[in-house]
Amino acid sequence: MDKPLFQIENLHLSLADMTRKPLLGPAPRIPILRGLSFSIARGEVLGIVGGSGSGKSTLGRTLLRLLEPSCGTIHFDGQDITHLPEPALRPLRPRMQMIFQDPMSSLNPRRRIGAIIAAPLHLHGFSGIPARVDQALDQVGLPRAFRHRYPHELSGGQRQRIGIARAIALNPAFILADEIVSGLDVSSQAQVLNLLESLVKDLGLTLAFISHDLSVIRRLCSRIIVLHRGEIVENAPATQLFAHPQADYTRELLSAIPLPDPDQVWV
Ligand SMILES: Nc1ncnc2c1ncn2[C@@H]1O[C@H](COP(=O)(O)OP(=O)(O)OP(=O)(O)O)[C@@H](O)[C@H]1O
Repeated sequence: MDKPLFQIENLHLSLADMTRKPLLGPAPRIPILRGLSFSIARGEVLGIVGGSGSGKSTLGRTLLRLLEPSCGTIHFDGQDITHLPEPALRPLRPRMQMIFQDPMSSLNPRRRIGAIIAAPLHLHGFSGIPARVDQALDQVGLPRAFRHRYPHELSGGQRQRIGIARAIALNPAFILADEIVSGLDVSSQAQVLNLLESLVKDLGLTLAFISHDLSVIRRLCSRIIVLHRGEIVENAPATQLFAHPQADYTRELLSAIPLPDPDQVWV
């Protein structure tokens, strides 16, 4: 069997407590992630779920090495990236991409869509950029003429597609999607999720999908990890987790969120 794309062992991360007044001396460090071990298989769609403040976004940012772990290891595609300095991470950056929660704030309002999608391609020294931009727009189902538009001329769902186009134009192996459909209405949510699902299949992507919304996670993810106070309390195939949740906290999450019949919602 293929080695997993990500292998995480005993991952710890603490951050300085910014609420503490500087006069009181150096800020103490607060543990945010506490001993996480899991892997992400190639082609897998992993759901990361948990309540507010459970550490989902911090975990995502640590996987992408936007944050450096305090302890433990992260292997990406067989390479130990736990403490790689930025210059050594740079060639890996196009391969691990992120789609943000709020497309309006992650898209530069003063630049046209074509320039927005092209910017990371320039940064990473890609060639054939105009063709790549067109291809990315095709892949997310938007007209090529959109390259001349500005973000404010697009709907929320279309802006989220631009965020996806910008990520896939770099031909990544891995995409982290952090609460990317939270701000969208139900029908735009369904369209974006359908798009992601087909991109995962067509492009052989591996996806980690962070959400507090279990109905969204259920629709998309094959496996789910449940975070609570920076620890993994459950890691199970999606069908198993919904049918037989093992951890009390998972049961709490399941009972707190009304779960509509996905077959009825996502037609
Ligand atoms: N830069 C930081 N400095 C100190 N503490 C932080 C920092 N960033 C996050 N935290 C704390 O870490 C914890 C986890 O935050 P994180 O944003 O990862 O949670 P989350 O599960 O994504 O929450 P939400 O669903 O509300 O976005 C929270 O208690 C948060 O206050």
